[in-house]
Amino acid sequence: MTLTASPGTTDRDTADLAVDLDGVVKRYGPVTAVDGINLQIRPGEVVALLGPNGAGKTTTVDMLLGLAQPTEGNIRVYGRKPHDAVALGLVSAVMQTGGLLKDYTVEETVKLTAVLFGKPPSTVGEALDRAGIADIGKRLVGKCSGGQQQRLRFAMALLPDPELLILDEPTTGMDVGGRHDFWQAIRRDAAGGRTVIFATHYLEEADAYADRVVFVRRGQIVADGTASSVKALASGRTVRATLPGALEEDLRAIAGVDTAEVRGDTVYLHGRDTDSIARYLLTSTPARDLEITSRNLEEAFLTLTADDAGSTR
Ligand SMILES: Nc1ncnc2c1ncn2[C@@H]1O[C@H](COP(=O)(O)OP(=O)(O)OP(=O)(O)O)[C@@H](O)[C@H]1O
Repeated sequence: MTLTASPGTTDRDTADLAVDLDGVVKRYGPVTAVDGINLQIRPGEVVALLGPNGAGKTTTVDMLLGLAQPTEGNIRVYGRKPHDAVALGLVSAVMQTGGLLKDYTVEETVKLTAVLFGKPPSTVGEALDRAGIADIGKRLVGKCSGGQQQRLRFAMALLPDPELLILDEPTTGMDVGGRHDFWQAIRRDAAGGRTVIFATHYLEEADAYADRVVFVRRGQIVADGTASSVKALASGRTVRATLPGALEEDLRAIAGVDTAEVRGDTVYLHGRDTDSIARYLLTSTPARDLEITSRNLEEAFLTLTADDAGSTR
């Protein structure tokens, strides 16, 4: 069974891919950190990598950045080996920590980075603008909040104007407001067509900001699609309706219903094909006030990444 919900990518268009991981395996001695990942990402996609601790997200990111080599399989980033893509400035990363000097201002930090990477001074203002920190250019880095420091790292990563931006758990430790501002800046920038891949533990971030969500468990992809399609695939939907006098055993007998619950006059029917459940209720019973809802991404995540979850791909 496959839970892949994305439209997928055919062999024909692999030459135009931003990222192509083909049968990628990474072993560290007896540990298999990545266990046969196939993943194709098109230019302009914003993709979240989600998975529990130790799932293999950071290892995948490290391989995309050329910091680790696959034991088996092949990786291409804009048609090149990751190391070459990074050297050409096609790829930049925003990592979680490190790399900032507290006694410099925000603007000085970006200027210094531009000089180090041989970028013209004109790139500095644009990077500050795009990262949404032009107004705090004169602030000392040491006085910036965690969220502002992350947007500064984002500005630095933008200097080469990369085609692909990779973020490994970029908002860990930030408060809600900081996370919101950070993602607003990323989304605004991505609207211009930049490809973005981010690893996160925050399910709601994947739900809110990614076009596509890739769930990883034990080094393998267990689901891949839009947040809503993954939610639906992973956990089905629920039809709620008003149906006085209904019995759970009768409801469970309706085609497509996995579980049924009666609370007073309200019934909750859970299943994959909620359209046909709703059709049945409306045509064959006096049910009214129908409502169909998806479970949230957190529940889908728990279902898909549970240790007893079956192999789905
Ligand atoms: N350099 C290494 N040497 C040995 N084992 C490693 C190394 N790097 C990662 N691993 C192991 O590979 C597995 C995947 O780790 P990885 O850091 O990629 O997971 P992750 O999904 O990023 O987890 P987290 O969310 O905790 O960051 C883990 O079992 C980890 O212990």
